[in-house]
Amino acid sequence: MVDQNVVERIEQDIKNNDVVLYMKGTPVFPQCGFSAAVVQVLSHTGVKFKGVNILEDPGLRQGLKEYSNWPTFPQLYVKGELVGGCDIVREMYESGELQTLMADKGVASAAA
Ligand SMILES: N[C@@H](CCC(=O)N[C@@H](CS)C(=O)NCC(=O)O)C(=O)O
Ligand code: FES
Repeated sequence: MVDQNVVERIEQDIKNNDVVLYMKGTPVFPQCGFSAAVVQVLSHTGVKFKGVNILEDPGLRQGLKEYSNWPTFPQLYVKGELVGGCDIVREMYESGELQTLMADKGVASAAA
């Protein structure tokens, strides 16, 4: 069973922020290479994003896996929807799909 308080917290976060990255560590100090890679991709796209450090909250770490049905971190959410983890985000950036997705969803980006 997913903890309802955790679900509420996730839904608030992904509703109030266009781009949310659930990650290990912070955007300034990532604590895993997979999370660092997605931070880097996002900074290349120029979109503003909220980083949430799941290492600080074991309940959130577990709850997110159940909520998203995705077993690992990082997890990137855009406009309330899970896009994927490191592999997917990197591939989508390289093919240009990530930039298209952000543009289609109306997420402002400084760099094209
Ligand atoms: N292939 C994955 C790599 C991410 C990954 O394997 N993450 C692991 C190690 S950081 C993880 O989150 N394990 C579950 C956990 O630590 O709770 C991706 O594309 O995102
Ligand atoms: S923390 Fe070890 S691979 Fe991410």
